[in-house]
Parts: sequence; C-alpha cells; structure tokens
Amino acid sequence: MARKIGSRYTVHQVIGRGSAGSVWLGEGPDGPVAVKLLREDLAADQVLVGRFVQERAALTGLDHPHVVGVHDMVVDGSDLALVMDLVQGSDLRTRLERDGVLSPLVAASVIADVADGLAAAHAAGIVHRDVKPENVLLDLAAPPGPGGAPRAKLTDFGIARLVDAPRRTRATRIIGTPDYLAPEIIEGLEPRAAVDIYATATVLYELLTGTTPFGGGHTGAVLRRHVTENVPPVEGMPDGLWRIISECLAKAPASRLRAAELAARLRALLPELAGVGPLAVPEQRAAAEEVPTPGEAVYAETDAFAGSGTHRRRRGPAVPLVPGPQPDSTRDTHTSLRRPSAQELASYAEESRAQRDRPAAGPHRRTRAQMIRRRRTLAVLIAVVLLLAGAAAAWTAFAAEPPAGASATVYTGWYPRL
Ligand SMILES: Nc1ncnc2c1ncn2[C@@H]1O[C@H](COP(=O)(O)OP(=O)(O)OP(=O)(O)O)[C@@H](O)[C@H]1O
Repeated sequence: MARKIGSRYTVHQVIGRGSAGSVWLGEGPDGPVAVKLLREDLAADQVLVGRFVQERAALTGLDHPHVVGVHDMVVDGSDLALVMDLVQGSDLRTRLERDGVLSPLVAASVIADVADGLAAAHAAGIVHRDVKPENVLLDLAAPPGPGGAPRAKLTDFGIARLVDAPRRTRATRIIGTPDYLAPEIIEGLEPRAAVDIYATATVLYELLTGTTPFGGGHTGAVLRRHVTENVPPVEGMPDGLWRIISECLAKAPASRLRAAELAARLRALLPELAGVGPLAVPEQRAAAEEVPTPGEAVYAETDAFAGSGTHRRRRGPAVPLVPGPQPDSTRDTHTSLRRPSAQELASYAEESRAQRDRPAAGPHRRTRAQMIRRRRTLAVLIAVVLLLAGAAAAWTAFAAEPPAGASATVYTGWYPRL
C-alpha cells in the first residue's frame, strides 16, 4: 500500500530489511528511488536525528558510480528516511549464498568496483566502517563487467557510526561486524581508511573461498584471531590475488594498500584471471558450523553475540544495532561489543600460539566431520579407560584385604596387602 514520506516521496512496497529498518521501493520527483525508513525507536531518538541532519551534507555529497548515492534525508513526524538510488539487483551476500564461491575474475572485478567507491569516499574524508557483503549491491541493470561480473555499488556509508553514536562509541565499545573488524579497532585505535581496506580484503577472501579468514566460532575467538593470527595461504588461490589479500590483511594499518591502489592492482590482474575456475574449498565451507570454544564468552555483551561467524550463518538471529525492539531482519549485522583489555588480548595471543603448536591448524579450520570424529574417538578412549579402571578396582577389591577396623563400605580403592 502506498505511503507518503515527507512531501516529495511515496513508498509502495518493502524490498529489503536490515537491523536499522526497512528499505522500500519508492517514487520521487525524479523517478524511482529506494527509501530506507529507520526503525521507529531510532527515528524517535532526538540525538540521533540531530546527527543525521548534521551529517546530511557528507551523506548526500558522495557521487560515484560505485557508491549508492543518498539523494535526500527526510525527517517527518515519526519518520526518518534516507532516499537513495534504486539499485536493481541483489546484495552480494545473497549472491554468495546462491553461488557458494565466485570465480576469481568475477570476485576481483566486484571488489575492484568496491575499492573504487571507497577511494572516492576516503578522498572525501569518509570512512565506511562496515564493509561487508550485505553492504555491496549488485546493479544488474548496468552492463556487466569482465567475465560477466555484475557492477557493484557500496552502500550504507557511515550509517553504522551514526546510528550507534553517540551512546555506544565509548572507548570500551567496538562498532562493526566481527568477521570484518580490523585489528586496530579491536585494540582501541581510531578507525581510519585502512579499516575499510582490511574489511574489503576479507570480503574478497570470502568471495573466493566461501568463508572469512578469521571467522567462525564465538565472537571472542574471532576478535582474537584478527589480532594474533596470520591467514594461512589457500591452496589454488591465484598468486596475484593472494599477494593483494595478504597485503591488505596486514596487521599494521600503514602496510595495507590504499583504496585506489587496491582497485588498480585488481584491475591489472583481471586479464590473467580470465578462465580460472572457482576454488574448490569444501573443508573451509563446513568450518562455519563449528561449535564455540568453551570459555570464550568474555566479549559477549548479550547472548545474541555468541557465535558471530557471519559466514554461512545468515539464518541466525539478527543482532540489534542499538537497544530496542528486535529488528525484523533474519540476518546477522554489525554489533557493539566490549573491547577486550590488553591483558585479555595477551592471554588470547598465548592461547593462539598454543593452538598453532597443535597439529590442527586451529579450531576454525576444523570441519564438523573432523570434530565429530574427534569426539567419537575421545568418547571411545574414555569408555576404555573407565572400563579398565573399573576392572582394576573390582579386582583389587576382591584380592586385597581391608585394613583392620576399616569398614567394608568405606573401603573403595586399592590398598596394599600388608
Ligand atoms: N538502494 C537500494 N536499492 C535496492 N535495494 C536496496 C537498496 N538498499 C538496500 N536494499 C535492499 O534492502 C536490503 C536491506 O538493506 P539494509 O541496508 O537495510 O540492511 P543490511 O545492510 O542488509 O543489514 P544491516 O543494515 O542490518 O547491516 C538489502 O539487502 C538490499 O537487498
């Protein structure tokens, strides 16, 4: 049913839902638009509305072919709406869920588009802070790129920061989606453009392999891996792509490529990626189903954050962006987390080293089948040990004589014959 938003826009039907509200197909004076209508509790927050108005110029000023443009912002009674370019297509998460992995050529082309969009934003002094497949829209109305790759547009610039601030950006809180968080954010540094590069490389890795490099298990484990672990090489990944990913996942922000460099390096690789088939990585895909490691609940602000691995977990409950009613989406989203203390990170580093020394490459590399096998072996071993112990106890109970004065009922174990 049609509904008026401000004096200039009419919305007709919901085309998507996120944690901050719903996205509607709408009509404006210049033609079709997408209208993101923020949740009522957010729209009623005067501080938040003030910040949106304040940042209006920055949000509406970004004009680039690989950025979803925000045309207008409407504050009207209980409605707070962002009027955007209407992108005819799906988001990258939906594509990834459909295809599992993308071919190196398509993945590199999509990420080159994203990096181009980021370069424009960074040049304007805007850090996205929540780059992830959900925030990349694929424009199926635009002529396709190399290898039939859909053209990509980055959306939701600065929205995470605006909606979360000012209540939840205290020094002890982290804003972002765990799998894509750069280590410096976890360690408490001010997020700069390099955090977007780290997240973009994470998305590229995910498009190629079906999982994020540090995701899987409990949120605390994910954050620890970002800070302490290096991503091991992936078999079959084209060398050029692997070098780019490794450089952009560098722990030191200054060592990462700039957005324009990333786009240029990826585009230069495209000719040699033509004809290279998608990677076969069945084992990693199953990793998302692993169970959390016990004792890793230290970071979780609410139970909803447990098991934040976003890869292949899209049907889990959505995590609310700010306190309030549950969002109507069924997807995970960005979260506000307690930042771990230096001591906690140090102890996780220690734990990580211990894990590395074990034969398995780490809990997030273990498949469900492997874990089930491990558990079965362990159960059989325990059963054998218990049986042997029981047999030994029974034998000694019959063979040994109780000490003088000892009651038979308290004599339960082996006792030396005197
Ligand atoms: N400009 C747009 N044009 C067309 N469809 C859009 C547009 N913006 C968003 N959508 C659709 O609406 C869905 C929800 O978008 P929204 O930005 O609200 O949430 P999200 O980014 O998926 O998740 P979250 O905001 O919780 O992180 C998207 O997945 C996409 O399918």
